[in-house]
Amino acid sequence: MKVVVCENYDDLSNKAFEVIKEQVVEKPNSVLGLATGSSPVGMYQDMIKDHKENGTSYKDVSTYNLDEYVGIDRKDPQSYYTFMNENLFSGIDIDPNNTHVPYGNTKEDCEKYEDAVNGVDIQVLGIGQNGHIGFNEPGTPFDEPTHIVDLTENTREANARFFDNDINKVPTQAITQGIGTIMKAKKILLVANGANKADALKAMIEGDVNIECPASVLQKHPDVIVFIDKEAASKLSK
Ligand SMILES: O=P(O)(O)OC[C@H]1O[C@](O)(CO)[C@@H](O)[C@@H]1O
Repeated sequence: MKVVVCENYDDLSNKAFEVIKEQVVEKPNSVLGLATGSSPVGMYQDMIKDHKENGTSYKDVSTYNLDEYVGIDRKDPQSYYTFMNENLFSGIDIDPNNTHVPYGNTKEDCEKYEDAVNGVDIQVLGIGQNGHIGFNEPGTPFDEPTHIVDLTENTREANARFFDNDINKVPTQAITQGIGTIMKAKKILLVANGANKADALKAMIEGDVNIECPASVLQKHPDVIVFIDKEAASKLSK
C-alpha cells in the first residue's frame, strides 16, 4: 500500500485526479469504480476542469458506483445517482448509458449488479469514520459480494448533514458492492481528509487486517494508493 501525505485537500484531490487522467489517457475505454461522499468531490472537480480545458475524453469510459441508499427515489437530491450526475457526469462527456449506480433492495438486484461490475481498472474509495468502504460496515465478511446492508448509527449520524441534520431522515439501509467486489479491482485509489478520519486511517494502514475495520482488507490488495491530508495522517506512527 502506497500512502501519500498531501499538503491539503486541493493537493490530494489533484494528485488523485492525475492518477485517473493517466489511466483514461492510456486506456480510453477504462472501467472506473466510483465513490460518493464528500472526499472525492475535489477530484471530480479537477476531472471536469481538465475535460473542459484540455479535452480529456471520457466518451468510452464505463463507471460502476459503489453504493446507493435503499428506498430513495433516484431523482431525490440525496440519492447517490443524483450526486454522481451533479458532481461528475454532467460535467464530462461520458455516455450516460455507460454509467452505473446500483439500485434496489432484492437479492436479484444485488446479483445483477455483482455480475455487471467487471474488469474495474481503478476503484475510487473514501473511508467512513468507522473504517467502512462502500457501505461495508464493521463486521462485514471480506468475501461478501454486492448486498443489502443495515447502516450503523455512526454512519447515519455522519450522513445526517445531507438530510437537514436529522438522523431520522437518513435511510436505514443501502445496497453496496461487497468487499469481495471491491477487491477485484486492478487498482484501488483511496482519498481521505480531516482529523475525523485519522483513527480509521491508522486502523486501515497500521492495524491488524480485521473485519472490525473493513478498510484494513486493503493491506492485502497488490496495488493500492492512498492520498490523505496531514490531519487524516495525524495518528500514523511514521
Ligand atoms: O467522504 P465522506 O463524505 O466522508 O464519506 C466517507 C464514506 O462514507 C460514505 O459516503 C458512506 O457513508 C462512503 O460512500 C464514503 O466513502
